Amino acid sequence: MVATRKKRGPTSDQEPPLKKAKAEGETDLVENAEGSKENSESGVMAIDKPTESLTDGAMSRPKKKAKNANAADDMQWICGECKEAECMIRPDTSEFLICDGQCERVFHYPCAGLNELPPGDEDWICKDCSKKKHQCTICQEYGNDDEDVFLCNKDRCGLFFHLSCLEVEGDVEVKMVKEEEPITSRTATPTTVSTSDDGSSSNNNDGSNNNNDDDEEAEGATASSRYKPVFTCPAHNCWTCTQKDMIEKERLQAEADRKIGTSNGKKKKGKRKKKKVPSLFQQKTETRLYRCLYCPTSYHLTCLPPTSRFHELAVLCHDHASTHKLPDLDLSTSLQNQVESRIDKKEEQLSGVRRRRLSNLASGKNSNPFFIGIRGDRYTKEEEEYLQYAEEKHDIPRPNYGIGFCLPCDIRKEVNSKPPTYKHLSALKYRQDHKPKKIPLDGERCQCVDKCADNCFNRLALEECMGEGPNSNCNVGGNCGNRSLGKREFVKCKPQREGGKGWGLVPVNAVPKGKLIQEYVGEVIHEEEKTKRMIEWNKEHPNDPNFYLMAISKDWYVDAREYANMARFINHSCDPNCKVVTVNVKGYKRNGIYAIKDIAAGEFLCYDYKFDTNQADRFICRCGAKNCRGTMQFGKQDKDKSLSWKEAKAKYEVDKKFVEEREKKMTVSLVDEMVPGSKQQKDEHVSYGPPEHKRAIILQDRVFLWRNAKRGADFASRDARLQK
Ligand SMILES: C[S@@+](CC[C@H](N)C(=O)[O-])C[C@H]1O[C@@H](n2cnc3c(N)ncnc32)[C@H](O)[C@@H]1O
Repeated sequence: MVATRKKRGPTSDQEPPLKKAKAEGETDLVENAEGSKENSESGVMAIDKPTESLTDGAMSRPKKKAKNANAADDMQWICGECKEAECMIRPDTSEFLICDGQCERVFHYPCAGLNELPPGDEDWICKDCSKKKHQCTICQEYGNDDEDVFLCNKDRCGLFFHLSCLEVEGDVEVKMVKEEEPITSRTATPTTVSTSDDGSSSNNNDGSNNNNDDDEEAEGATASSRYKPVFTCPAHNCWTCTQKDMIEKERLQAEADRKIGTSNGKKKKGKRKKKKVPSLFQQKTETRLYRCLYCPTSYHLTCLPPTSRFHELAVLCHDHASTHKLPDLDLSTSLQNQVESRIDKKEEQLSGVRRRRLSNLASGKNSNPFFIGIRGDRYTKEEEEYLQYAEEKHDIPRPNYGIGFCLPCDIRKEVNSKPPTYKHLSALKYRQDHKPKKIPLDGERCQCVDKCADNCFNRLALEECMGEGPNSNCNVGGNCGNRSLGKREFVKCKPQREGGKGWGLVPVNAVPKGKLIQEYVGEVIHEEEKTKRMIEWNKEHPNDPNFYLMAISKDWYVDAREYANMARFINHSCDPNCKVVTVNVKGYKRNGIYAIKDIAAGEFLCYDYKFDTNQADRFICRCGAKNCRGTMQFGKQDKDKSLSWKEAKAKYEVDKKFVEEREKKMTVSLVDEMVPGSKQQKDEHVSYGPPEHKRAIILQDRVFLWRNAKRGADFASRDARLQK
C-alpha cells in the first residue's frame, strides 16, 4: 500500500512506525535487497530525514500532497480506527485521510465511515473531533473535550486524557492556566501550579481548581470557564527511563566504573583526554520514542523491554503485548525481513571463511541493555575485522547497508513473534452450573469385524464407539478405529504466521486424508452467554477481527478466545483441506477437525468457517483459493449457484433413471451385506436413509446424507466421479 503524506510542522518526539526509525547513532538507513532505494509499491522505504511525527501517522488526501514530498512520503501508517496498515473493509484502498481537527489521527477513509475520499483541498474533521468528544488514552472511555478529557499540551500530540487517569498514571505534572491566556503557548507560564507535594493533582475532573491562591480570581466565574489544565502526557517520556530504580542502578554502575578506571591507573600522563561520553540515559533523552498502539506508554528503541512486542510498523507495550495484536505485516515486503535475508545471504557467502553469525558477535558495548547479545548500532571490532578480511581476501564486498546498519531487535524473533497467549485446555471446559444435557448414544451395536472404518454404523451416525464387551456399542472393542476423539489422538501441530490472516496452524508431519487433526476446544457456553460475550467483546474491542466461537449443538457454543488449544489458530479457506465434524463421544458433542485431503507437513490447515452472519462484507476472506467467495460468511455462493426448477427436475429425472437401471443390473445386493435385519428393514435403510428417530440429530449436525438418501440426489454424477 502506498500513500502520500501531508506536509506538517516540525517533528516532536513520537515516531510510531518503526519502519521510519533510526536508532541512536544509526546512519541513514536502509536500501532494499538489491541495494537500490526501496520502491514505493512495497510500502518499504528508504529514509532520509523523518521530518515529522504523528501518533498514528499522517497521510494526505490526493490534492494535499506535500510540495516537497520526498522518499519519506511513501510509507505505511496505521489507521486510527482499525489499527491496521491495510484497510480490511476495502483492501484496494491505498489512501489515508488525516483529521484536520485536534487529534490529527489518520484513517482509511472506509474506516472513517466514508464511501469516498473527500476533496483534497478541503479540511476534513473526524467524527470525534466534530463531536468534540474523545477517548481518554488511558481508560478508553469517551468524554467531552475540555470538560471530561483534556488534550496533551505537547505540540501535535493529539492525545486526550481524564485528569483522574493521569493521576493514577503518576508522575504527570498538571498545571492550571487561565483560559484567556493562550493555551497554545507551549511557552506559557502557568499562573498556578496545583500539584501537591505527593505529586497528585488537586484538580477535579472537570478542570476546576481548588487552589486557595486563586480563590479570589476564580470568584464569580465557574472554574472550568477560567482555568484549563496544562500537562505533558506520559507519551513523551520513555517508560523504561522513568523507572527510578533503573536510573539509580545506572548511576551506581557509572560510579563503580569510574572507581575501577581510576584504581587501574588508566589515566596516563600526556595521553589525550578521552571525550566524555554521555551516560546511556543521557544519550537517550535526545532520541525518539515509540508509542504503544493502544496507550501512551512509550519507549526508546533501546529501552523496549522483552515483554513488549514490536515490528517495523508498531509497538505494543508490556501491558498490551499479550492482549492486543500487532498490525499485519507483509513479510515479503518487510524491511526487517529483507535486511535479515541479506545478512543470511552474506553469512552463507562467508561461511567458508568463518561460520559465526553476525548477530552472535555483538559485544556488550552498544548493545540493547534488555536484549543481551543483540547489537545496538555499530559493528564490533571483531565484526569489522571479519568484514574487512572477507573483502580483502575473498573479494566479497562489504554489505552496502553500511556500518551503521541497526535492527531494533532480533528480527526473526520479533517479526515472527510469539502467537497470542491463551490458557491451554486439553478438553472442553464446561461450566458447573450450566452444562449441555447428555445425549444418549443410539444404543445399536455396530457390526464391524476387525476395524471400525467408514462404514461403521456408529461412525455413520457420528458417534464414537465406546467400551468393550456386551454393553459396548462396538463389535470390535479397544482399538477399533472409531475412538480417536475420545482418545485424543491428535496430530502434532505448530502455529505459524499466515499472510493476511494473522496466525495459522500447520501440521509438523504429513497427514493422510480422513485423519483426526485436532479437537476444537474452549469454554462451552449457552446461546445467552454467547450473545452477552459477543456484545461485550465488540464494545471493548470494536476492531478485533478475530472470532473464536463455534457452534457445537443447538444453542451451545465453544468459545476458544481465552481458553483453548492450538486448534484456535486454524484459519478459514473456501477450498479447505479440513472439515469440522460434530461427534457424540460418550454422550457429549465434540467438534473434531478432520483432514479431507492428504495434507503435507507444513501446509496450512484450513476449514470452511461458514460464518453465520448477515455482514458478509465484515468478514472478508483472504484465502486466495480459486473458488474464494470473498467472505467467510456461509451461503452466499450457494445461493448464487442454486438451480432453477427446470434444472432441478431434469437432474432428478437423470438420477431416477440411473437408480432404476442400476437396481436392475445389481447382482449382489449391497444391502444384504451391509444392513442387518429383515429384507424389508434393509430396503428401508437404503431407500430412506437412517432411521426416523435419528432424523433430528442428523439434521442438526448437517448430515447431508439424510437429504440425499431421501431424495436420491445426484447419484449419477457421484457414481461418475467414483468411476474416475
Ligand atoms: C479462529 S481465528 C483463527 C486464528 C487467527 N488467525 C489468529 O491469529 O488468532 C479466526 C480469525 O482469523 C482470521 N481469518 C481466518 N481465516 C481468514 C481468511 N481466510 N481471511 C481473512 N481472515 C481470516 C479472521 O480474523 C477470523 O476472525
